[in-house]
Amino acid sequence: TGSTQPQRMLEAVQKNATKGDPESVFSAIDYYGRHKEWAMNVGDEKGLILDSVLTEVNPSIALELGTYCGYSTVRIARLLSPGSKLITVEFNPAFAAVARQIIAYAGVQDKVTLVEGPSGDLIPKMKERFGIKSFDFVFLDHWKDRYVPDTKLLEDCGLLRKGTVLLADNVICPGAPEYLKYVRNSPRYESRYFKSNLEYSKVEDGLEKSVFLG
Ligand SMILES: O=C(NCCc1nnc(-c2ccc3[nH]cnc3c2)[nH]1)c1cc(-c2ccc(F)cc2)cc(O)c1O
Ligand SMILES: [Mg+2]
Repeated sequence: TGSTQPQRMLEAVQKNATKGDPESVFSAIDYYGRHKEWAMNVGDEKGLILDSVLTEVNPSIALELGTYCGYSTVRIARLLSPGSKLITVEFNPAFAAVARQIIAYAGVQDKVTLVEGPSGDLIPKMKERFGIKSFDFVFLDHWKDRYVPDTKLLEDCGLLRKGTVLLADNVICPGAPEYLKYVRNSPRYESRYFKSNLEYSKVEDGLEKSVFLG
């Protein structure tokens, strides 16, 4: 059954993963994305880079732009220390509905706040709505043409601090050329490219890690 891909993905999780076990949840999604139906999750290969950057940063408050079905939400939340929080922004209500169920199935719902709506509207409200001073870590994985405007918005809203780490997915495929130019040419960022592959494929893609210098 499951008429949409996110619904079929949720079914695969409910069928193949163990409730409360985040690792089994994102592994079931990887199996599905690799062997059943390609899906735009950050995936297992780039996921290992995400894991290593997260472990290094150990954020108390993290932001994810682009929840989709919650694959990276679960991947990030499982590595957060007790008391740490992840806010994830999703534009598409159908994606958000599935993501909530996948996040709950993984048992990480207490660490995650999923907010629905356009990132451009939600970012300026983050301080007042969630009592946030600034983010320690931001994962950009939403519409690629929103990476630059939303990064500028995070700066202008004072949501970045000296040392905040931005990690951007898909900087090669589908590509975020303006974003690469922005962070690589700005004196306010120290940027590094982690070469990898597009999820479940041999096409090159990679993650750009950019540290905000204040
Ligand atoms: O479009 C992508 N991801 C974005 C989904 C999303 N999920 N939520 C949003 C959102 C969330 C708040 C927003 N606020 C304003 N726009 C918003 C958009 N956007 C994406 C696409 C590909 C891809 C590669 C090769 C292909 F041949 C086709 C596709 C690979 C990836 O890893 C991706 O992440
Ligand atoms: Mg992506």
